[in-house]
Parts: sequence; C-alpha cells; structure tokens
Amino acid sequence: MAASFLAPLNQTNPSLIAASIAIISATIFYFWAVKRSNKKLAPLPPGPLGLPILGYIPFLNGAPIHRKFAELSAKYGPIFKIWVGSQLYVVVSSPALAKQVLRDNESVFSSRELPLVGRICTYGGLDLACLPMGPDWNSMRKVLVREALSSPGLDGCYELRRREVVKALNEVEVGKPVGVFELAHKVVGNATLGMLWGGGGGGGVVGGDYGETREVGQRIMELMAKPNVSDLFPMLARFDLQGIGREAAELAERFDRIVSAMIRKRLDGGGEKKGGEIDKVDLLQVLLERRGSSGAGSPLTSMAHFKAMLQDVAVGGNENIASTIEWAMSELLKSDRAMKSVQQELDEIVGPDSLVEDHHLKDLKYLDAVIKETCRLYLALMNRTASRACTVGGYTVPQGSKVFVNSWAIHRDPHSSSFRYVPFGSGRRICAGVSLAERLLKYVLGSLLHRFEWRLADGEEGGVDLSDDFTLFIKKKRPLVAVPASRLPAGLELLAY
Ligand code: HEM
Repeated sequence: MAASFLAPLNQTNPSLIAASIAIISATIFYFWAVKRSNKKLAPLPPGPLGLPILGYIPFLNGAPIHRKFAELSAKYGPIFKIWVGSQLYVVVSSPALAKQVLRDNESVFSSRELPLVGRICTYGGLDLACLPMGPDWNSMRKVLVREALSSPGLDGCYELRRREVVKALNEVEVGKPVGVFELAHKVVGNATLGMLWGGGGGGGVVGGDYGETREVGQRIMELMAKPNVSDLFPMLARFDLQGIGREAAELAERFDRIVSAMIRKRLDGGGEKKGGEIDKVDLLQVLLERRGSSGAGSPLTSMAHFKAMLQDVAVGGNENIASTIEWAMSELLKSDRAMKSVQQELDEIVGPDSLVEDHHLKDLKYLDAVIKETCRLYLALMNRTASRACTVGGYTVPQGSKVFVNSWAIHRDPHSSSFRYVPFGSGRRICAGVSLAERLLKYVLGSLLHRFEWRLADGEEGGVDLSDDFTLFIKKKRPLVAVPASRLPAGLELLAY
C-alpha cells in the first residue's frame, strides 16, 4: 500500500524522515552557500579609474602621497583602492579601519613587501622589516627588541650614545647657520652607531668612521623612496631600467664591507684602543654573545641574518628621528610660548650647570608632549601586504594587495578611538626600534634646546615654512636653517665630555 499522505504523526515513516533530512540539509547548504557567495561577492573598495597598464601612476604627481591619499579618501571614503602599475593599493584612513587591518585581521596583514632596493640592501630581505612572520622573524625580534633594545639593554649602552651626542654638539659652531636636519642626522646617527659598535675593542673611536655608514644609510633610504619601474612592473625588474638596482647593490656592498670589518675586528679580539674610547659593552658585543649561545637552527647563526639585523639598527630609524627633530624645532621656532615652556622646563629639571642626561628624561613632561604632538602631526604611512583575501570595512581586499594605513589622516581624525595614535604602527609588527627612537628623540632634542638658543637664519624672515613633502616619511619641503647661540656657561660641555 502506498504510504498515506496523511500518515499519523506518531507513525515513523523512514522515507519521510530521509526526505526531511534531505530537505533540511539542502536548506542549510543553500543558506551556507548564499552566505559564502555573498562573502565572495563583497565588492572591491571604490576608487578612481586609472589608465590601462599604468593605473593611477600619472595622477600621483603633485601633492605628497599622504595628502593625495587623504584627498582620495575625502572623495571615495575611508577605504579606497588604486592600481599603481600592476600592483593593487588599498588605502585605509580611519581609526576603525586601521584597527581592522592592524589588530582584528593581524594574521592576514602581518607581512610587508619592501621595495626592491630594500630587499637588495637587507641581504635579500633577511632583516626584521622584510622577513615574513614565522620562527626566524620571531627569534630575531626577540633578541633585538626584548634583549638588545630593552630598557636595561639601552641603559647599558647609555655612555656610548651620550659620548657621541656631547661630542657632536661640541662641534656645533655658535653663531653659524646650520641645517637642522643634517645636524640632527649626524647626532642621532653617531649616537646609534656609537652604541652599536663604538664600545671598547670595537675599533670604534668617538665619532669614528660613522660618516661613511651614515652616508650609505641615507643614500639607501633615498633610493628606496624613488619610484622604481622594477617595483611597479616586476616583470621588467631584470632590465633595471633606471639603474636603481645596480646602485642599491653597490650600497649593499659598501654596507657589507663596513659591518664585516666591525664583526671581524670584534671576533679577532678587538681593535686597537684609541683616544676617547670607552670600554663599555656595546650592542654588537651583546648580539655576538647571543649569537654564540643560540642553538642550531637559530637565524642568528646565519651571518647574513645577523648582518641584516645590525643594519636595521644602524640605518633603521636615523632619518625618521632626524626629520621628527627638524619638525619639532620648526614648530617651536614658530611658537615663542611653546619654546619658552620647553626651555623653562629644561632649566628647572636639568639646570644651567649640567647637561641633559638620560635620568632627566622621565621628568621632562612638556618636552615629551612636544615630541608626541610632532609625531602626531608629521608621521605618515605604514604598509602591509594581504597574505590572503580579507574583508575590511565591508569590502574585499584581495590577496597580494598592498594595504596602506594613512596615519597622517588618522592622526587628524577628530573621532576618538583606540587607533587614533599610531606613529610607530601597531600589533606584533610595531616598530622594533620604538624604545630607542623615543629615547633618542627626547635626549637629542632636549640637548639641542638646553645647550643652544635658536633663531631662524637670515633670509628666513617669512617665518618657518611648514610645507611638507614625502620620501619614505614626511619631510620638510624647505629644510630648516637656524642659528645657535650658547645658553650654557662656557666650558661646561667640555667638562661633561
Ligand atoms: C621616529 C623614529 C621611527 C619611526 C617613526 C618608526 C616607524 C616605524 C613604523 C611605522 C614601522 C611599521 C610598523 C607597523 O607595520 O605596524 C616600523 C617598523 C620597524 N622599525 Fe621603526 N621607526 C622609527 C625608528 C626606528 C629605529 C630607531 C629602529 C632601529 C632599531 C627601527 C626599526 C624598525 C624595524 C626593524 C621595523 C620592522 C619591524 C617588524 O616588522 O618586525 N625603527 N617603524
């Protein structure tokens, strides 16, 4: 007998059960598939049309890139896309979307692709900034950030950076106009190199051969900032149409010669001791000892990884710190009130009879606020790469896109959020040198303002020009030139050194 259509409910009918299961499963599958396909269908972010092949390249001229991105964001919203050659750029400009990229989807956006110059100059991409997140990155970061550049690590090599700062400032000619960026770059660069390999036995004498290392580092940064056809169209990279790859290889070789000599001297039992050398343990010594005790499989046992890590310290932040100091000085020269407040604080905390020392830094609250405000106003972009497709702000960010977080725009966003201040980035890939950068910013700027009275050089009567440009960071379009006058009793600086 055919099964009754109206079979009593309490009667178990196997074919009905099977049919019900099939229908329910199909329904569940249908909704899952719709949801999944909807996910797939999340659109790409909006953005301007570009030209075939070139994409938006021809329209990127004119305003510096952080401003151009902010303009496009005003038109297309807090997330937009542009094609730059064959590369898709996605730019986010709000704290909420920065959080989605840097925190909520950290595993997707945890790597970054450096330009070709960056890879050539870091032993093929073996430094912390280039390495993908994984065991090698992890153990290198641990050694550098948690040990060498930790608070006790930085305390341990204070004498070495102090000596370089005092020496470089002793060389400033009172009454003579000086380019503030160049001066800051020299002071910061020498301080960094002093603590890196200027300790006893390193062959590092006061102000040693740091000039060449600084010059190589500066040129690497300039080259990295140059638009390179090889980055925009990787299939053309082997032709190196602008010769950028060749110059980068020469710079990489020069850096390698310097770093290899430093390591060799140290492994051979130290260099000749010269006048002014301080017998202190420097970072090279700390890192070499760490290398010696690291087990097989550690990236530190690879000399290329080791040198790439030293390069991160030697070159990593000098330009950025020097530029931030130049911006801070520009803002202070524009505001008598702020300049007086900083100097008053320095006089109260440090006094006219001593030099700024590391132990003063924690009490220099106004100076700290000046630096934080400068970082808010003048630190710009960071970029990560999408390791797989991901949804951000309701839009699909395809795998391989370069995602830029426009901190310059975010820092000006009046809507408060936990991601409104990210000058050093965020998450596990936050700047590895943040603690060093913060100390050097405060120590060098504090010393410049404590030791000298500054006025604009002649010819700058129009006042301080705050227009900006972008290289790898926001840079002053017109370099600040200022004239120092002494604020301290004569001879104090020499005694202190
Ligand atoms: C004012 C000074 C500096 C600024 C504004 C700055 C800014 C940044 C930013 C925004 C990032 C990317 C963070 C992210 O993706 O979330 C970064 C990464 C990095 N910075 Fe700095 N930095 C400065 C100084 C330094 C110094 C002094 C060093 C050297 C020790 C350094 C070494 C690095 C390294 C190695 C990375 C890559 C870290 C990783 O991917 O694990 N930086 N920095």
